Amino acid sequence: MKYIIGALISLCVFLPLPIHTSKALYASEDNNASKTKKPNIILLLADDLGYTDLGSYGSEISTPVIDALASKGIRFTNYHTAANCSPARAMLMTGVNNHSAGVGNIRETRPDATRKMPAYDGVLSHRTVTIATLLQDNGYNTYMAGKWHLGQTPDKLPFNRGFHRTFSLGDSGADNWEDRPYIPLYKEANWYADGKPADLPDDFYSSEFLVDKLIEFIDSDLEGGKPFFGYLPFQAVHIPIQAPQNFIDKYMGKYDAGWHALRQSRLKGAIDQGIVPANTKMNEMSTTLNWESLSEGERRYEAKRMAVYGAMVEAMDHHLGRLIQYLKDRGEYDNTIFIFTSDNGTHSSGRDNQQSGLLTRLSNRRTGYTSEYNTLGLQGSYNAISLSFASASASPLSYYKFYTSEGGMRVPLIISGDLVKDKGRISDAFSFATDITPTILDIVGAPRPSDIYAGRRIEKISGNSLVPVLQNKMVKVYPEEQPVAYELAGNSALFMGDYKIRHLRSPIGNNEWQLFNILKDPGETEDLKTIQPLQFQRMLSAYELWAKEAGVYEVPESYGNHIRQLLLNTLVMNRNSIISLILLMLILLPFGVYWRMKSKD
Ligand SMILES: O=[N+]([O-])c1ccc(OS(=O)(=O)O)cc1
Repeated sequence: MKYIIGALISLCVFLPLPIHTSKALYASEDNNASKTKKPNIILLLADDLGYTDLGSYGSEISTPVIDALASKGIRFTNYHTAANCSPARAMLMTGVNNHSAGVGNIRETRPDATRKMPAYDGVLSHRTVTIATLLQDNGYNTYMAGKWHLGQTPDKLPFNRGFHRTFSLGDSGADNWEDRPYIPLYKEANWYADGKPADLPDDFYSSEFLVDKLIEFIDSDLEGGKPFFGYLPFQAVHIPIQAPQNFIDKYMGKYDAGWHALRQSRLKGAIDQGIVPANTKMNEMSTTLNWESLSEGERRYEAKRMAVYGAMVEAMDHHLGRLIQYLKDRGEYDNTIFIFTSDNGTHSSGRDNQQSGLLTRLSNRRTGYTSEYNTLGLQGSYNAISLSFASASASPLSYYKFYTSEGGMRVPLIISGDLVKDKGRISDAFSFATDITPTILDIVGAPRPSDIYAGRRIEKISGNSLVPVLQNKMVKVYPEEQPVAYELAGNSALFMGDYKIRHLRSPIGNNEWQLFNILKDPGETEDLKTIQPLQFQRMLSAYELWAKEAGVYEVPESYGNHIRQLLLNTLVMNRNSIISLILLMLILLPFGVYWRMKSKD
């Protein structure tokens, strides 16, 4: 009897308590309804933004809005992502490693032999569940405006992957001024509004329009009283690099001293900001040309291409400022957590001396773009920065996008808002793109999904929550021994503790594995492979095990590089190109026959 009375008393005491398996960090101690509302989450994603392209990471580019987020939050200096676009987006959206999420490479550059492999589908697998779906199921309104690039069949569009309202781009990129494709691979720019093909307005400029759209979505539903998740993947600073004239004017003359000078000033800026150690060394980049060897006209041209790049970053920051002001005006700012990052390192397909580049001229002939100096960055102009300036944008890191050197994989990450303790802090904890989804779940107090979600078997989230670091309760996100591996088209990396092994294919790398202490040596200048052979072997074994489990495809020598593969895939995927090729062969045939006959005579 006494046990029954005891059990009844316990029930009376404990029943009124809410049962939290994972308590929302924002649930307030008192019963004030407005304070118990879960926080809004805004995930801001720049495209191809380099490690030191923000003022708060050492840049000369003016980014006061993002820097203000940093001063009210935390800057991660050792955050890594995929070296390429959709693999990074797959990890960000799901917390699952990109191979397990079906995006071992982007669809546009995957080798032919991988087309039927589940790890290389190139679109987001239904074996994953997105953070948007998880938030929707936890009482959030979910909105997205920007580049998706994770699939374009109806079931793969963001509208059917957890977002209530969307304005999304299906392709790898698009023009920033009008409704047109940016490379011959695409017949048109594939924009969708709430899952249906959509047109762009006449006064379109990408950063301005996408911010307006997100504001429109948030504004439409605020009365619903639900918290919201807003995903804003900008087109800035993806190719074609384009910006309004008034922003370009501010950067004219800023890059006249060339890429060597910029690389040095970014290193100094990063050291001054506390982003990298004071004794950080830099590599000589094998793809960086001697600035002095350029003619005056070439230098003038390269400097302007980079000026447009700076302008495009600042324009993004400016329009982001309008979103922040809107949230302040609506009284939502204080209850919003902002996450700002980039999908991968600086883009690197722009060739030096582009003005006279045959490929650019051929491509421009197909697309109707011009790359004239006077109109660079404006409507109708195709612009990209050179490999040499790309290295400077990632400075003091090595190389850029597509490569598993730090310049391809290490980018800014800022998390800002009320829950960050000791604001303005910098963390050098290693962190990875798969950490963003579990961090958001942790912030809102939602559990991680189990291996079956909505009746489907799903891949396990592999990332860790950054919340203990945000709260200044822990300094590391990963235990010393936990490996994090990555591969893209034969360029690979594995991180463990303060160390990284990387494999870079030639001609950028030497086709061999190397070992670096990336905490002390972010520039990857000293290969420790022979000095610490045990550490190296341990990491290499961990990589080999992971690669087997993840279904990594070993690319053959013939893969060449992503640009060659993009051209090949353009020919395969674009029927018009094939017809053009056949026509060209038919035209050349009589000349060939004539030449053969003549050489026989
Ligand atoms: O030059 N390429 O090979 C290339 C250019 C852009 C691009 O877009 S991405 O953002 O999807 O990586 C992909 C490949």
